[in-house]
Amino acid sequence: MLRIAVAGVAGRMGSRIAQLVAEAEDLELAGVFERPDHPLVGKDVREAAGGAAAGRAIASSIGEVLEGCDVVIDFTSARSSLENLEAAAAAGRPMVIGSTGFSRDDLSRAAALAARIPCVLAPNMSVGVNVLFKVVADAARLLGTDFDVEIVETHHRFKKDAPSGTALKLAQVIAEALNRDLEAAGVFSRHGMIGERPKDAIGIQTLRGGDIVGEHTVLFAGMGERIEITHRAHSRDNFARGALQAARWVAAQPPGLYDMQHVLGIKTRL
Ligand SMILES: NC(=O)C1=CN([C@@H]2O[C@H](COP(=O)(O)OP(=O)(O)OC[C@H]3O[C@@H](n4cnc5c(N)ncnc54)[C@H](O)[C@@H]3O)[C@@H](O)[C@H]2O)C=CC1
Ligand SMILES: O=C(O)C1=N[C@H](C(=O)O)C[C@H](O)C1
Repeated sequence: MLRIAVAGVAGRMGSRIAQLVAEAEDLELAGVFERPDHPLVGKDVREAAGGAAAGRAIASSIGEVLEGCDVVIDFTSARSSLENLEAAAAAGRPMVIGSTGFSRDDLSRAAALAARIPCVLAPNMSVGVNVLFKVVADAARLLGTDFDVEIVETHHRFKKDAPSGTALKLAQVIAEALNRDLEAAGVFSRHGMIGERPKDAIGIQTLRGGDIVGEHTVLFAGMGERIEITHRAHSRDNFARGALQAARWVAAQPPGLYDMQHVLGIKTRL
């Protein structure tokens, strides 16, 4: 049995992950924790994650669960995931991080910490989106500079970061495929007399509303034709199942910073 600790267990992702871990025959829900001021700290996890997970009290820090687990799964926020990664690296425990909103410096810090433990860090753990990363890079290369690239992401009203981590990664893989620098090419908002669209721009636009789980569209617009490629998540289960798959995989890896494409065998090099 692989023993799993779940961070942010009262959250949308953490609660579903805890439930699926508790239901899995090869996994044990070894620990759950929340931020120290969360009202459910000390309560049975059943109050956050339903019946299957019942029987464990929600701890108030990663330090309380590290010793009894083999892998930590963390979908909280960029800041707390980095803090938890520091603790996991010090204790020699592999980690799976699904949080988004990391800065470039945060990612460098994560890579340095992952020199001590294996860590999967990915903005989207669904199979479909990880295939999409490859498909859009191929499409961008084949279509070349005559097609304008625009990315639109749509999420629920509660999402805190923008654009989504997935939209940023889509923009990055397309920028790499087209030999563009995303820092210079990325256009994150438009308003007023903006003039003609720069040829090398990569637009990244954000919509927020209701309970939309997550949608990403990449538009390649040429003169006289266009291609639109859309991924729609129907529920959070694909992300959660991906996190469990990543946990099983990461437990057997040497130290290093991996992403979901490594887990799925889409990418082999670090
Ligand atoms: N990689 C992927 O496939 C996916 C990534 N995400 C990302 O996962 C993150 C969480 O998303 P949601 O579950 O929707 O958010 P949420 O707000 O529902 O849940 C986050 C939980 O983390 C807890 N938390 C905050 N600081 C903490 C700390 N220091 N220690 C322990 N727990 C802490 C919060 O109290 C909250 O319960 C976001 O960054 C989101 O973008 C979301 C869905 C899929
Ligand atoms: O916050 C969310 O909900 C999601 N976040 C991820 C992101 O920022 O890309 C992935 C998914 O689309 C849901």
